[in-house]
Amino acid sequence: MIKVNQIEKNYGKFHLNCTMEVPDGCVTGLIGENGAGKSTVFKAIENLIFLDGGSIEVFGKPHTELNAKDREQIAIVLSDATFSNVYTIKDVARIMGSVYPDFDKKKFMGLVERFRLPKNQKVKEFSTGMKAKLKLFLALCHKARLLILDEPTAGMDVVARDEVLTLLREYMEEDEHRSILISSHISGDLEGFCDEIYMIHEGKIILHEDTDQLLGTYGVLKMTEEQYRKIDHSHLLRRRKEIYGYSCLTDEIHYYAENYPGITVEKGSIDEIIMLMVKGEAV
Ligand SMILES: Nc1ncnc2c1ncn2[C@@H]1O[C@H](COP(=O)(O)OP(=O)(O)OP(=O)(O)O)[C@@H](O)[C@H]1O
Repeated sequence: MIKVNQIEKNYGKFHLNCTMEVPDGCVTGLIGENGAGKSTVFKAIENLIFLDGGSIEVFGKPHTELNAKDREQIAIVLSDATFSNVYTIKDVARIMGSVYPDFDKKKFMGLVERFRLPKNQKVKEFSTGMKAKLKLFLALCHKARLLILDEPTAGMDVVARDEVLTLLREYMEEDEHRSILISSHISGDLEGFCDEIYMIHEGKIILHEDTDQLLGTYGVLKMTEEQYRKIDHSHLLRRRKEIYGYSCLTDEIHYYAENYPGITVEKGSIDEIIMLMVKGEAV
């Protein structure tokens, strides 16, 4: 659904150079620390910034050539988008219904009821989490087949994040050709939800993997310096010097568990994998 081919964007010392794909029927996650380049990738896809190089295709067309009908099929939630503060939810529903013919007002009000957002309170009085929910509900009520969500769970507590992820799962289950591109700095959200994960660091994609593979075969090995010298290095991705020797990131934990019973093999969480990818050195 989206193909990002070696796009480049330069902001002073920051250089984005990114290639990634959002397949049909998949939830694709983009994860990275603050300032890694996530929002810049999203803005590039949405054609909100000029590129210094590369190209982007959406629905098989250059992203600069999408027509109104194509655009109707895309719903976007940007992390820094805001509402006019004078409106209540009832006003928002009325305005969206009159401006966008495909806006599903009934579904929108159903979501407002289900997630207990106040209908008559001014949006400016909403908490950060409530505003985030409202933005997402609006995106879900456009009959779009591609959702682009930049940090949709930002500012939400655990319960609200879980509710939102349930809602997004329902969205995907309704039609097998829908896709979601989502970013979050809360790796746990992406871990349980995405089919594939891209990790971005200082403007570059440093890892792309199926989530099942990431959680199933990636892991952290802990060993002494002597064990490190003797083991096969061919499946080690990163290493980090520790007091006891080395911790190493591997994408083949079963190989090391079977062949090197003396070393400690731990299934890594996505946070640990990110930490070693970013802070560790190449082997
Ligand atoms: N309009 C701009 N002008 C100058 N620099 C920019 C601009 N937009 C982004 N940057 C820089 O590009 C880099 C990447 O920013 P970006 O917002 O894409 O990161 P991010 O991964 O989304 O971070 P966060 O998780 O904090 O939102 C940062 O160094 C940022 O300062």
